[in-house]
This record gives sequence, C-alpha cells and structure tokens, in this order.
Amino acid sequence: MKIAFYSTKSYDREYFEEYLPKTAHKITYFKNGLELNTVSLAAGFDAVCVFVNDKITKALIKKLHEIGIKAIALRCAGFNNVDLEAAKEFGIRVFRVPAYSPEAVAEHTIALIQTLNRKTHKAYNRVRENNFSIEGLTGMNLHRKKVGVIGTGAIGKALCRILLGFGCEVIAHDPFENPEIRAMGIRYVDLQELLKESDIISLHCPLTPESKHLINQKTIGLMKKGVKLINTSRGALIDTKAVIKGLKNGQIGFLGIDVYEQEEKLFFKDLSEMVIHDDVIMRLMTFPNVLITGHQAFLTTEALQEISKITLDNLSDFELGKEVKNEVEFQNV
Ligand SMILES: NC(=O)c1ccc[n+]([C@@H]2O[C@H](COP(=O)([O-])OP(=O)(O)OC[C@H]3O[C@@H](n4cnc5c(N)ncnc54)[C@H](O)[C@@H]3O)[C@@H](O)[C@H]2O)c1
Repeated sequence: MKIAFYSTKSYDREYFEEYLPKTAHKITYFKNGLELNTVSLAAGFDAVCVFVNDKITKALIKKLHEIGIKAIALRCAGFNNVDLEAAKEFGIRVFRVPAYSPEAVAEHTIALIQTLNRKTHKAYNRVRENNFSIEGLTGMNLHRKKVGVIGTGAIGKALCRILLGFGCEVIAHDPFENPEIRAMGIRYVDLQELLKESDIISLHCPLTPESKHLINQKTIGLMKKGVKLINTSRGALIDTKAVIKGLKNGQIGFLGIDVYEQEEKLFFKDLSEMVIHDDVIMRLMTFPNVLITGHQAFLTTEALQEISKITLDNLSDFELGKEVKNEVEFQNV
C-alpha cells in the first residue's frame, strides 16, 4: 500500500524503516500533522498513518474519502481523536495498535511517581550546583502505601504487577473486572471507595464521553488530603483547572502527568523560542510538586519496534482482505 505518514518524528522514521522491508508497503513521510490544509498531500495514496494529536474530524474524513484514502492507520492505542461514526459513513477503515508495550507506559508511571516522591529532579539540579543539602527532599516509602489503579487493561495490569513488587497495597476500579487482577490479590472497589482510600491514584482508562473529567472538583473533594495523582492516559480525564485548585489548597500532594487536555497545541514541538499562550499549563508548571512530561510514556525501543510492526501488519492484513484484528469500529465504542 502507498502510505502517507503524517506527524513524522525521527524516531518514527527510524523504526518504520527498520520493519518496512518485511512488507510490501511504500511510505512517504510528512512532518505535517493531518489537517484540512495538509490532507491534499495524501492524494494518490491508499492509507494515512497518524498519531495521537492528529484530530481526524468528519470534515477531514470526507476529504480523505474524496481523494481515495481507504484506511486510517493509527500508530497508537487510543482512538478518541477519530470520528469513528464519520469513518463508517464514508467507508474508511480505522486500525490501531492496542497494546504495543504496556510495560513502557507502566514503567514511565513509576518514573513520575518516584521522581515526584523522592524529588530526584531537584536533587539532580542541586548537585550540579554543588549544593549537597538534602533539606526539603524527604519522600515516603512506597512500601505499604495504598495505590488506586483506575482502568485495569493492559497498562493498568502491568502497573499493578510493578506496584505489588514495591510492596504496595493495590486497589482497582474498572467496569470490566479482570480475573487476572483478582488472582494477583488485588481488590476491585467502586470509584468512590478508590478515591477515598488511595494514597496514590493512577489513571489507565481510555478517554470516552463517560470518562471525560473523571477527575473534577467533586471527585477531588472525595480524595484523601495530600493524595498523589498520576495521569499517563489521556489529558481530558482530568479537569485541569480543578486540579490546580486542589494543588493550591493542598488537597493534591503532587501531580505527575504525561498527557494534557490541550496538548495538541504544544506537545511534540520545540516551542523553546515561543511565547506559550496556554495559561493553564503555564500555571501548572509553576508548582514545585508538579511534573509534566510531553506524552513520552510510550517512548521505548521495544514499544517503537512493536508500533511499527503492528501498524504495518494491520495494513498488510487489510490489503490482503484478511480480518484485521486491530480494527476500531463505530459500533464497538
Ligand atoms: N502516555 C502514553 O504514551 C500512552 C501510551 C499508550 C496508551 N495510553 C493511554 O492509556 C490508556 C489505557 O491503555 P491500555 O492499553 O491499558 O488500554 P486497554 O483497552 O487495555 O484498557 C483500558 C481499561 O480501562 C477500562 N475502562 C474503560 N472505561 C473506564 C472507566 N470509566 N473507569 C475505569 N476503567 C475504565 C476498560 O474496561 C479497560 O479494562 C489508553 O486508552 C491510552 O489513552 C497512553
């Protein structure tokens, strides 16, 4: 298939080029994201390949259909950025990479928790300035802390395994309970109980109309004073303004995020010479107990190898008329 590859970064190209010779596909890489003013680049191609912040709206899907695009290959797990109803209407198939490396995201979650907890980011800067004082760097043991995991799919499960290794007591919430999680000795509880009991809460559910702003002023109010909050899932699971209030009044002890509701205007770009107009993220960045990474939880060698393989295999199966097991369909949502 001829694939128009949007939002290309050097690491995408490196790993897709590695797997490409094992397929019959041809890729043309574009740095641009897929939007109405770049969609014409895909004329003459069979499929587009896009990432998390390419917003695939109905208007865009109509244009893709008009220029003959048959498939949208998401090189990510989440698919909240695609209007699946419109894709169905215009007969464009949508594929994704459901679980390329759950460990990559779970391990980054631990990196966020432990950086904020043990303040290694501050220690790094201090020591570089010959400041060997450890005042103000006190953390807590993870051992015996209660961690609430919201969403126990592939990533949530990988995180549960790691947390048990630290000696944490893990509780979980998911509308679909997984017997494997229970077999690990983890208790499923309702959302309220998880919010009330957890010392640390980590989000691993997809963004859907139901889960949007799952963390809001009301749910933050139910949490323990000083709760530690981590989101490596999707930005809009959190009402950021409510979280800022919680950080200001000490209800939230620390916040680690790899995703942000308005991230598509910021993330994956070098804006170091620009004035940032998003006052919400700028406020977040002023807190000493907030750590933001720019949607890099997936970024490991192993994950990138899997992403390129599964994305291209999805398109191979589609081209050969086989069932594509990683298809996302409107009625399944
Ligand atoms: N930061 C990153 O780099 C990165 C990378 C990959 C995935 N993600 C995000 O992580 C999310 C989880 O990925 P996954 O592979 O574990 O997905 P998954 O589909 O394997 O698991 C998601 C789980 O969430 C549960 N769920 C759905 N709605 C829920 C709700 N309202 N409350 C609690 N649980 C709910 C589902 O039942 C399922 O068990 C993805 O949706 C994606 O948004 C982020």
